Amino acid sequence: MSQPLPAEAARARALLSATARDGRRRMARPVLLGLASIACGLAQAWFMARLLTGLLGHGEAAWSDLAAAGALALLAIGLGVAQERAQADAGAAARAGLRRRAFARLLALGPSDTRPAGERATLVVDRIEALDGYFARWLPAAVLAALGPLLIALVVAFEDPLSGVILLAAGGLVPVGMAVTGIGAAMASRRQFDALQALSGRFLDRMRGLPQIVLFGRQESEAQALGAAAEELRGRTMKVLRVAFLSGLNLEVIAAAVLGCLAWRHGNLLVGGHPNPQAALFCLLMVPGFFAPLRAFSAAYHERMSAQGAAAALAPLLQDEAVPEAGLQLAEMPPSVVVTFEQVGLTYDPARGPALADLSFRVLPGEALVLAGPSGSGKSSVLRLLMGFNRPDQGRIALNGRDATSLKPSELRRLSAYVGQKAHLFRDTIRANIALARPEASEAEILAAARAARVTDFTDALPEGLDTLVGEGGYGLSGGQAQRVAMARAFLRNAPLVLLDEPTAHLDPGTEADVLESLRRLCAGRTAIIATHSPALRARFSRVLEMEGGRATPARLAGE
Ligand SMILES: Nc1ncnc2c1ncn2[C@@H]1O[C@H](COP(=O)(O)OP(=O)(O)OP(=O)(O)O)[C@@H](O)[C@H]1O
Repeated sequence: MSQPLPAEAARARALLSATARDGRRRMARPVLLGLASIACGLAQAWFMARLLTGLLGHGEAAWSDLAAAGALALLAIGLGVAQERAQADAGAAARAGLRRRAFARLLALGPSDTRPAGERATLVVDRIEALDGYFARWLPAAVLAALGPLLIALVVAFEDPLSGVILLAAGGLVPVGMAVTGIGAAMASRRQFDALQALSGRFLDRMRGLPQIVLFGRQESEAQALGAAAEELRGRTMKVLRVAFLSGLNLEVIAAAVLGCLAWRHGNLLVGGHPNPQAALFCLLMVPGFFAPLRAFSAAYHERMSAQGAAAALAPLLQDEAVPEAGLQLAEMPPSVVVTFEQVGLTYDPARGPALADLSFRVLPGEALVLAGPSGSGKSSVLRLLMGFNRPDQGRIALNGRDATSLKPSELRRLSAYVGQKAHLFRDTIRANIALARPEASEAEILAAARAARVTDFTDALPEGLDTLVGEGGYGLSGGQAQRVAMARAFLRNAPLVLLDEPTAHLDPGTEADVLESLRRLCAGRTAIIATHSPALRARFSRVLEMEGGRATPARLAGE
């Protein structure tokens, strides 16, 4: 991503405003605390001015003024801490809400989302993290930068109108200077984001393939490439800091000029004997307080730019979430399913031609259809259609005579149990990994599924049995054992349709024979569709549909 396009920028702004609206009560708290802190600062300056006037011999210096100024200073510190906390809470709540939505959306999209894994991780982690500053710092700072200086200038004008006018004029100049530096800040922070996304995407990708990198002795070159990406990020981060420093400098120049003007104004008056030295001191003391909200605003300015870049990346993911999943719900789970494909066609990418064309077959309950054929012939695509991850663009898929596309994709998935090439095991116990298929299943049902898939054959020998922890990606289990856990999930799911995608692809002949036995039991009495290259698997089931280029090869269709 480079600069967001106008449409993207509009979507990003809409996302930020909607999130701010949703959390407005939480976001109002830091603003109210900030205003209380400014009021406290005004009262403190008033007592300090009285005290200093007395010390300079223009009146009585009272201890009570010192005590009041000290108490107000303590109160201001307390309000400042409370404001920080309220800001952090507002940011955390906004991030948590967005992260929940983004995560739910990624889960809903499932495999139909073509974004690389690194990019999806960056969206949910880094992009949302980058929005923190917008809600926690930028929004309260923007409101306080408008209200705080105005309040101070009005109070100062009440004491000395010309001083109030000087402050108001300076306050008007600040946004002009910031707009100039802000354009640079926007560009710099967008570029920094691109570099961050590239680095984190690359890092995640390489970490996942670490064994391959070590195996091919590519550590050195990968380390250099990561180093170059990190260096690029460093350079761009420094640029963001330089621009932020420049906008801060801009503010300091204006503040120094205002202080000079007020010193000139009240110094002139002093020459002739100042009519109200307390008011003069009050005006001078309020200069730092006047610029404090503007300084906070300037410091938070780049947060807005970063947030717009992050929101532009997030908006496309979240924009469809409000659209409810189209389709009907199952009235009840049918005990059996007849699957019919009638001249089904599917094209992922028109430039590459159809992945499936004119594909017709029927599978009855208790039958297993083996889809065979060379790589890329469309076997997995058939399974993807039946899982609702894609919709056919030609022909009709019927389940028990009813159009499958009339069902919600999630309902379609409820009908099936799936075992893929390589089971993904999460970092948890074997029991929890099996229970994933049906979290509400009882202990007895989980145990029965583990037995049916012969998981207990190897867990019985482990000290912690089914409670043995397995690592990310199933570390600690062999390929065959992991596949058995996947089959146990399918048994536990107890769905009428079984979809298997090369379930024995990575197994040696001995292990494959074991797994095949469990598979046969899994398919018994159900409707099964099995995509495979394995001759052993083909030999187990009588109906084979030979595919090539997305079409059935009728001459070799057995059992039809
Ligand atoms: N998400 C996708 N986007 C674009 N093209 C795709 C996508 N998924 C698959 N294809 C293409 O569709 C065709 C069929 O792919 P599919 O995965 O169904 O084949 P397959 O027979 O299961 O292959 P394999 O045996 O290697 O798993 C291939 O040409 C593939 O490149």
